[in-house]
Amino acid sequence: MSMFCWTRPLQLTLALIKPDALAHPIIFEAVHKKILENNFLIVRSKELYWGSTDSQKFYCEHSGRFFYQRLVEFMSSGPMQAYILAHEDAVQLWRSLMGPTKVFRARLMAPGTVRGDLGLTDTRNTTHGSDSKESACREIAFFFPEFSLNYWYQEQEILYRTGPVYYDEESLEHHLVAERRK
Ligand SMILES: Nc1nc2c(ncn2[C@@H]2O[C@H](COP(=O)(O)OP(=O)(O)OP(=O)(O)O)[C@@H](O)[C@H]2O)c(=O)[nH]1
Ligand SMILES: Nc1ncnc2c1ncn2[C@@H]1O[C@H](COP(=O)(O)OP(=O)(O)O)[C@@H](O)[C@H]1O
Ligand SMILES: [Mg+2]
Repeated sequence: MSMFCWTRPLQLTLALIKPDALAHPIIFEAVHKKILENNFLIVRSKELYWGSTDSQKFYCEHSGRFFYQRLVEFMSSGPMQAYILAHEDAVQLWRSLMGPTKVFRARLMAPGTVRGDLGLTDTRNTTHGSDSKESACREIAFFFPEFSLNYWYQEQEILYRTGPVYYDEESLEHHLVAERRK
């Protein structure tokens, strides 16, 4: 059972472990461990595959950029792990743990970050994280259409914040002790 001492309301963000990492279980485990070590609560976790249409839709803001085609192909090249993560500063903390977008810069300027340590190239940079609260709402709905943000913030946030919660190795998620299947 995990006890956290949160002093402020929890914020949600959408995180991905990209196909380059899932192709190597050791890398996937290293990133997943980093999420747990930094006291994120894993509210949802699932493995999924994208088709190129999903990729194009999600990254439409980058269409026309020189790397767009390789990004679309890469992101639909294999399984990914998608998470809804909760923390007091979920968006900003996950962004800082990931490091700069471009791996070559991350290696030089941000060793110890996920992308600096584990990224392969600027496109194959191991992880994604929402870049704002607004992006997090949009991206959570994209990956978890059944998840109700309003319901979670109104009814569940206080329960996850005050706990107790436990980490379920099978689902790779944190659950409320009170809701543990009898
Ligand atoms: N501005 C600009 N940068 C480019 C272009 N092509 C590649 N780069 C950058 O040059 C670096 C290496 O690019 P590439 O060698 O094409 O990428 P890669 O190493 O094959 O890896 P991927 O990005 O996964 O394809 C990366 O930082 C890219 O962002 C381009 O046409 N314009
Ligand atoms: N200069 C680049 N060269 C190659 N791939 C890039 C480049 N810039 C961005 N990408 C790819 O597009 C994804 C989305 O870009 P962006 O939203 O700017 O970064 P971030 O993922 O850090 O929010 C990046 O994670 C990376 O996979
Ligand atoms: Mg982005």
